Amino acid sequence: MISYLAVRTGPEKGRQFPLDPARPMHVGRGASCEIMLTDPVSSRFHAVVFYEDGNWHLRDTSSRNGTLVNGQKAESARLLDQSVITIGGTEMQLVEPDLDSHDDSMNTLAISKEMMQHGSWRFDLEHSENQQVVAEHVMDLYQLALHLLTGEQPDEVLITVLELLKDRTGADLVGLSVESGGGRLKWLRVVPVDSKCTTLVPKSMAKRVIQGNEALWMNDCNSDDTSVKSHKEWSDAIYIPVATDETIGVLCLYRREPSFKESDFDFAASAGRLLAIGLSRVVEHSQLVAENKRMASRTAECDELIGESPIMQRLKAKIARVGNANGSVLIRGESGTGKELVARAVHRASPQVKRPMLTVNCAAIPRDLIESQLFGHKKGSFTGADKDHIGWFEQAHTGTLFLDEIGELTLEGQAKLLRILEGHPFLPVGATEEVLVDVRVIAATNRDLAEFVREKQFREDLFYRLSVFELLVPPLRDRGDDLDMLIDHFLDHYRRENGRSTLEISNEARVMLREYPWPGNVRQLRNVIDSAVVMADDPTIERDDLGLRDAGLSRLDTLRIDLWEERLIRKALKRTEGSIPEAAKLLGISRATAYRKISDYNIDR
Ligand SMILES: Nc1ncnc2c1ncn2[C@@H]1O[C@H](COP(=O)(O)OP(=O)(O)OP(=O)(O)O)[C@@H](O)[C@H]1O
Repeated sequence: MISYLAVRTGPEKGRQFPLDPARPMHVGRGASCEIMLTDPVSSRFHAVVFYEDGNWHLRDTSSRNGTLVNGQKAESARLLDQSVITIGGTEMQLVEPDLDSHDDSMNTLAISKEMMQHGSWRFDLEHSENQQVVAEHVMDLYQLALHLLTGEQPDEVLITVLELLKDRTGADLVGLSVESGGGRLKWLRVVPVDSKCTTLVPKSMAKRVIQGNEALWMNDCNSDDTSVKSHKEWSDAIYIPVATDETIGVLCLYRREPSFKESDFDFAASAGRLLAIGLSRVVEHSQLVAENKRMASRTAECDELIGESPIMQRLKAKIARVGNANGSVLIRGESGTGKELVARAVHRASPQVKRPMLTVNCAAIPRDLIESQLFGHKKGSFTGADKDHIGWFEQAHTGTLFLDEIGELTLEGQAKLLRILEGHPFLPVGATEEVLVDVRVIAATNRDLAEFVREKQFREDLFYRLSVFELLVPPLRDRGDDLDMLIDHFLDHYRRENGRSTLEISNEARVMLREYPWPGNVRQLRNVIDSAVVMADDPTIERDDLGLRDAGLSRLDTLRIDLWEERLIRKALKRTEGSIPEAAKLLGISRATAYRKISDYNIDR
């Protein structure tokens, strides 16, 4: 077993100094010190660490600035596992690997967590048994890195690494084990692929490699006590953690005959680090590709502007013309009519189609943040600006920016927007350098911007500039047969989404949908059908499933019967100019009942 001093802080942070029990190890700045520090507080010969009576000890060799052991000044001290030696700004920790008893007989070399994380261990060219081998390994790692950058499938990446390791280190078996619960590991892949691998990574090793993020090389070929060998089959074993933010597994290399070389160990540690990065990249990449495909098909489906009514045909023709032209576009229409969909259609018809379209809802951003969100800000330019923000205009450079609810833009924001539309550069909040962008602006509003201009809430020059191309999206009630088309479109969509492909809509329900005034336009229709598909019993959607009140009563402010009764009696009296017998007839009640209710409700005739 090899104990070592792991440097936790100071100029040598991340290094490890193996301790040799057979000789005293000198610590200091002197070139002949086995543990050579560059810490300026350290003396040339500062202290000595030595092994005696089964323990490690430290003796300060009359250093100028003294030595601390576990925070206490010490002339001499016995060192236990994890004891911390402090010399100036350098802290070193004694690591006596807590291997299982059977591992105690092995020769173990370790690369610590810090070194694995920072990749700061290096090929020791000076002491390398063969510099050419090292150079070949570096070339191999370079090729491997290129391969990992282009690999598409996790398995392909893994097999490449395992085979390369087997080939270059002369290992008889190389594999990746992953955690299978309870601290156990199971094989994910081994090469040679057809080998029957019965070897298990000892639990204590797994713990050290995974939790401690240490790379270990166990060489038990010289062990006298064969009964304590961990894997009787193998002479040498190398365990490398494969981890990025979280541990993926343990890379294992085994040899039947002695022995791996030090450069093999270094090579395996480097390859393990590359494998970790390569695997997480390829897994993330394949998830993104799948997600992107899913979203693209969804967006294409949702982006379709349904409607063939004459009014929609004229709109579509206009979109095609406006898309091709240069200049900003103003889209007007009631809420839920599909203004954003129209904006996307304009973008698709424009030369910027290959660039993204960014959407900003000006009403959703607090008024005092709109300017900085749109045009960007510098860190510290106002309270809460804790980092630089690249504004939406810069982010949309060479593409399209869709500004929904443009009427909500502050006057300062409007002034900046006008400058941009006129081709001038603008100044992000708190910046000293102006920014010039090339962005096509599509704005939308459901407000009467002309009215805003009259009320001086919206700049007239900006209004004219924006409305060079104006697209008016009609309300659903003016779209005639489009309603049926939209009903079928949404029905189809939500049936599929909810796996209710046989669900139909009754004639009565369809008539109710046709007669409804749709104040919330297409968005409201979509929502009604979405919930009806979920709520309806098989096999048809009925009127009650639509959750709509009768069209004429859609503006009911209360459902209390007594209040409605009173209102109806008043209405009847108004129509009959105060005649109770005639009002009773209209209401379908007896005269006596009418008199009683008029008195109950205290109605003046
Ligand atoms: N012609 C249409 N064909 C298909 N779906 C439509 C159509 N018009 C609107 N929709 C759908 O209706 C919903 C509302 O559309 P959108 O958000 O574009 O409306 P909007 O006018 O921008 O609303 P707001 O004024 O509230 O921002 C979306 O789900 C959209 O897909």
